[in-house]
Amino acid sequence: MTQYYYAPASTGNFSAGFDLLGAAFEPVNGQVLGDVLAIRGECATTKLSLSGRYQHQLPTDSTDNLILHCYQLFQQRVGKTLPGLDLHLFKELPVGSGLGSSACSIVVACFAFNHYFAEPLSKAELLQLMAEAEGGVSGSVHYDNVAPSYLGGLQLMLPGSAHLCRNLPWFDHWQVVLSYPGTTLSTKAARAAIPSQLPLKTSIEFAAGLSRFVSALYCQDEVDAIAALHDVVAEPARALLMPELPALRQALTELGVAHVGISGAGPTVFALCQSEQIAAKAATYLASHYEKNQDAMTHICRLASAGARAVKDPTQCS
Ligand SMILES: Nc1ncnc2c1ncn2[C@@H]1O[C@H](COP(=O)(O)OP(=O)(O)OP(=O)(O)O)[C@@H](O)[C@H]1O
Ligand SMILES: N[C@@H](CCO)C(=O)O
Repeated sequence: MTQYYYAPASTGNFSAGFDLLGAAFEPVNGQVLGDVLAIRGECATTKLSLSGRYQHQLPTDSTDNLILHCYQLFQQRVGKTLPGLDLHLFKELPVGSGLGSSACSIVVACFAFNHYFAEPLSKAELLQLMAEAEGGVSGSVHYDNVAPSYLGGLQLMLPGSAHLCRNLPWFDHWQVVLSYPGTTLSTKAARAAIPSQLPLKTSIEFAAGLSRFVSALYCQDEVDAIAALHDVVAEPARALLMPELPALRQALTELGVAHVGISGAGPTVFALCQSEQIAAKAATYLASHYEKNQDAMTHICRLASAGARAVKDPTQCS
């Protein structure tokens, strides 16, 4: 019997936490915004077929697909040669979008293999495997897409701690509009734009902003949490890659949006809204001013508190 697995889209950085904060999101209208992997059964040689809105953005040769790469990594990590699998990927996240597309495929694949083979890897081992696979694509290991896509929620990375990451509090009424213009930005290229060293002043501003945001979440101080959302690391360095951001921010702020930031490495932007009404206005604005082609999309989302999981049907994941 076919088994289906799903992992949600994610927004890395969430402005205040370059490489250290990431959130999983799902559309409030129940649409699927993430990848679904089907394991259709076992066969002599592992094979992968593709469908989904964004399958045309994937490498045409499926041996270059991260799903198959992850199966090799998974077998190496468990130390066994496993049976061939008949796999099908429903690719519903655009590639190079800032929505954690490669991370989403990596997460759904690693989660599915571990579940299918009766969990030979622990949660922490699986998360490390996912991060290493993501590092192979983006040029350096960062957990801020794989952790939320795997575990759900808003995750704070804890480098050096055995915990790896922790789920943070959130504000239940917050909605986030994600708008992808339909154009691509390579994560590797967007990471190359970030300076390798930060001045002391910027380092202190970064630490202050992230600490202020996290403490405001724990105290449920909404005003302070929103005020802390400043990206002092990635946004200044990526300004040339995201030239429309200042005008979008101004217009959306006038509509009542609490904060506008770059989702991951861009070009998707996220608009943090304190009510459904403002989110609806922001989505209408972004759909007409930021979408550029047929691949573009804009979704009103809530935090996806659950991450990767087995699902009954590839069209019903929320
Ligand atoms: N299943 C897959 N999903 C996404 N990308 C894949 C997949 N298989 C192979 N790739 C390749 O991995 C690379 C992903 O590039 P990149 O890291 O820039 O995108 P991304 O992870 O989608 O970005 P973002 O995290 O900003 O959404 C592309 O070269 C793409 O062709
Ligand atoms: N933290 C990563 C996320 C990539 O989606 C970056 O900004 O490069």
